[in-house]
Amino acid sequence: MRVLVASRNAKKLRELRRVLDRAGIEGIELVGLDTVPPYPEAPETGETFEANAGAKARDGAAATGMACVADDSGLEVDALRGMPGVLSARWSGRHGDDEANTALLLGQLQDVPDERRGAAFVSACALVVPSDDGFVTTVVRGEWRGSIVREPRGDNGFGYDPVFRPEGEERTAAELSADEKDAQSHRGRALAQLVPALAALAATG
Ligand SMILES: O=P(O)(O)OP(=O)(O)OP(=O)(O)OC[C@H]1O[C@@H](n2cnc3c(O)ncnc32)[C@H](O)[C@@H]1O
Ligand SMILES: [Mg+2]
Repeated sequence: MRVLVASRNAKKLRELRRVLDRAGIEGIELVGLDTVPPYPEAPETGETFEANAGAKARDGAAATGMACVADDSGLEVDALRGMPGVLSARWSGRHGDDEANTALLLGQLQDVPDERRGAAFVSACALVVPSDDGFVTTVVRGEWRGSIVREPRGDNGFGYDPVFRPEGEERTAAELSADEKDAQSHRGRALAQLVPALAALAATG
């Protein structure tokens, strides 16, 4: 069975595929948006990661008739009362400008002392499966706690990875290998919870 992985962020898409591929769910072939005809996508205006992930996966399932997985994620910074949160991708006003988003965040936290620089990456992942009477939706959430460092470090990953130091690590998320990130990350933890639903889907043929 083919399952659509709906993300326009190439680096995030790579992570989604890597983690799902490694889970080794027999009978599921993951395909990207580049293999299906373009369809209108609702803007990500939800108040929660869960709402946005559900909307992205529902759009994909409705447009293609395929089961669809999507992620909505972001960084919640304690000293900013949980922001940028669902606005993480466009915090500086330019969607997906990782450098500008990160620079703005570091500026905002300039005077925040080390002991109050806590933050968490959050990922909500949704699986939407078309059925005879609508859609069956499964939404899961993973979190990864850490803190915001003062200077970007590392070239791996994407987004805010160079300024996020996971709990128990001296390195930033951008200094971890792909395997190391997947084993701890918010996205890795969320997707691990989707595996049973995907396995059940695969079993339906
Ligand atoms: O919606 P899609 O097409 O999947 O791609 P996107 O980049 O717009 O993704 P989101 O709407 O979910 O926004 C998530 C943003 O949060 C940040 N983010 C999420 N996960 C991250 C991670 O693992 N490492 C670093 N930054 C991350 C990054 O800035 C992302 O652009
Ligand atoms: Mg987005």
